[in-house]
Amino acid sequence: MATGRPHRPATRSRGIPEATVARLPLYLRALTALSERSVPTVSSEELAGAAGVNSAKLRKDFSYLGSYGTRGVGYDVEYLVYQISRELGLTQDWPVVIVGIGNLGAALANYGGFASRGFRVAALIDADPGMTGRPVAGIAVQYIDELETIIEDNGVSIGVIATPAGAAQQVCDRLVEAGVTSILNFAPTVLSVPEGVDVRKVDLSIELQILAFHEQRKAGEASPPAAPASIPSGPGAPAGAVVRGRDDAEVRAEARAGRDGDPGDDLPAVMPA
Ligand SMILES: NC(=O)c1ccc[n+]([C@@H]2O[C@H](COP(=O)([O-])OP(=O)(O)OC[C@H]3O[C@@H](n4cnc5c(N)ncnc54)[C@H](O)[C@@H]3O)[C@@H](O)[C@H]2O)c1
Repeated sequence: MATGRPHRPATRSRGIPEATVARLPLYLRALTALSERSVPTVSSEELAGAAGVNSAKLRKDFSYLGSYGTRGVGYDVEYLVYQISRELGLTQDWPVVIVGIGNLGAALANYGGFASRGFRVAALIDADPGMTGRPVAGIAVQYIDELETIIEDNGVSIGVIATPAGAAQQVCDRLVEAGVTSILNFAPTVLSVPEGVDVRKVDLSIELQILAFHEQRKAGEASPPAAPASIPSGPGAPAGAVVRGRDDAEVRAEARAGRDGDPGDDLPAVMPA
């Protein structure tokens, strides 16, 4: 059984902060689009705009990669694609298993974008015997009993959990026990893992809550609607919860900080669990 994960420092090996690591895929996506258009170089301002990050933060992030660009020319697009891909470990092929092949698991399996980003769906696993052998995205679903063998045979280190919340911890424990050291969790539950195992949690409802907060602010602060009793607020509220009852200056200051201060540190859809 897995034990609780102790506190981990906010920097990774080679001293690259986690917040920088979290922005590298944004740069890579923007750079890949430039590369596909055969754009040879890009300025920090242009790239920052395309990635939705402020340019000073981008320059700081790239300094961790040892990439400083050339004054008046900018950054070499192809070289940056290579540098970031290498830093993210995408220059090698990562076999991934998806556990729980329902609506979400099947949609993930059918997503064509993983392969071009260095991920190969090695196996699809489900606990419903009726699913066994059924092809999803051209891959036959395998029964959960095979999980350990599949992981070992394919050298899998990354697992995706798309089961109901009640099954997620048990699935997680089996994945970890079998040798998986990185987990992407879509189930709405907090997973407990031993030290050395990384968990990222995807929660689209948190993103929607954040958008609801911005919508409310855009609608004007004059007469905000009353908070429904079911939405928690105040200091103990979860990230993304709508917080009401503060004075206008405080809300505006926060809005400015969100726009100008540190846009790249907005809570991402994928977050550490
Ligand atoms: N994070 C998000 O933004 C987001 C969005 C949608 C759904 N979800 C979550 O993703 C999960 C899947 O949603 P869905 O709509 O695909 O559900 P679903 O019911 O369609 O599919 C769940 C699948 O998991 C399988 N399963 C159940 N227990 C299992 C176990 N122990 N081992 C292996 N497989 C098992 C079931 O047989 C089923 O095929 C749910 O937890 C849901 O809340 C998250």
